[in-house]
Amino acid sequence: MISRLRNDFRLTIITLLGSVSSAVIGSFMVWRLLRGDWLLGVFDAAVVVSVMAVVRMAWRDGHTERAGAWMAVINSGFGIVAGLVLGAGASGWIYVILMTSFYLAPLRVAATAGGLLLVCASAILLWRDVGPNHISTMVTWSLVYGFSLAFARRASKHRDSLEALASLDPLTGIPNRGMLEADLQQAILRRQGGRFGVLVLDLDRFKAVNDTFGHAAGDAVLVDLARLLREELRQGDSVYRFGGEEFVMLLPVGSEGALARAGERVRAAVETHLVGPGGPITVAIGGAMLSVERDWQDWFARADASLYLAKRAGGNTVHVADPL
Ligand SMILES: Nc1nc2c(ncn2[C@@H]2O[C@H](COP(=O)(O)OP(=O)(O)OP(=O)(O)O)[C@@H](O)[C@H]2O)c(=O)[nH]1
Repeated sequence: MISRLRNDFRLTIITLLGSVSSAVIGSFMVWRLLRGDWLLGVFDAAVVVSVMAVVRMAWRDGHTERAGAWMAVINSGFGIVAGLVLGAGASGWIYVILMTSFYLAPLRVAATAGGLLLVCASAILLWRDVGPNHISTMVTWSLVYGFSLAFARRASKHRDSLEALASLDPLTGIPNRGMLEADLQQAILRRQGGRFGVLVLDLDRFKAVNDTFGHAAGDAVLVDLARLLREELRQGDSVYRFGGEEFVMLLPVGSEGALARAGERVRAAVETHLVGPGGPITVAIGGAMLSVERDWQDWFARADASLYLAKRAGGNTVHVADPL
């Protein structure tokens, strides 16, 4: 439990905010119900039940993004009702909701729910009384909302660039080995929904390009190959740079024959269009359909063994492993 909290910031915020607000609002609920203040007592009970349901959702199915979005929307809704019922007495909670929405929910949901709360709560205050205290509360709400939005935007941009850095190959711009491993494992999990094949591509005699024309010329060939492979992708296909001059394609195909045909199409496209400083460059391709393997390494090893056979046959060849 502690490790889940440590590893998931959103779960921590949902749990902390959910339990603190439930404890505080729950105490008010008991006090109000004992005094016979039914309207506010029932409102407090509704807040506690909804918030605890979201906390449970986050812990049970692990979808903290969905639970966080729900909590931001519910909190904003209750913030508006609290403004209506309690007036300026609700302003402390409105600060908390405006700020925490951006920790809980995806940017667009948080901005919309928070914006709605800001507008409605401000309108309620103005409708009650246009005094200097209320104006100052509205201005400080707007500042908290504006700064939180700006900060969340920047954090989301940083997160996107970090994700790109972690998942894309810097030379060719296509997904890297880490993404490949995750997608292969995902294909193994989803195998009931359809069949998948993998092609491993290795440039022929690439060392000679580097040795004769230099590393920069070799790099340019790798970039051209990545672009060409991207152009060859069909619906549902993916391409990755596994490392060095080895590339991988993951294809939703139904049989060894279909995988071999796809490999042959790619081989022919490379032979026709990939031209290095010393002339045309070719690839050897090994393939394997996903069979009974539970780990991507076992599946990949069969494609790699096929690649070895394609290389031994002199390169510029496709070899697909026989069905298991
Ligand atoms: N320019 C460049 N070269 C790379 C990169 N990564 C690996 N290489 C080169 O790729 C070459 C691979 O050499 P080998 O494994 O002998 O393969 P090969 O020359 O293609 O021989 P075969 O595969 O047997 O046809 C080496 O010269 C590596 O330096 C890279 O990012 N940029």
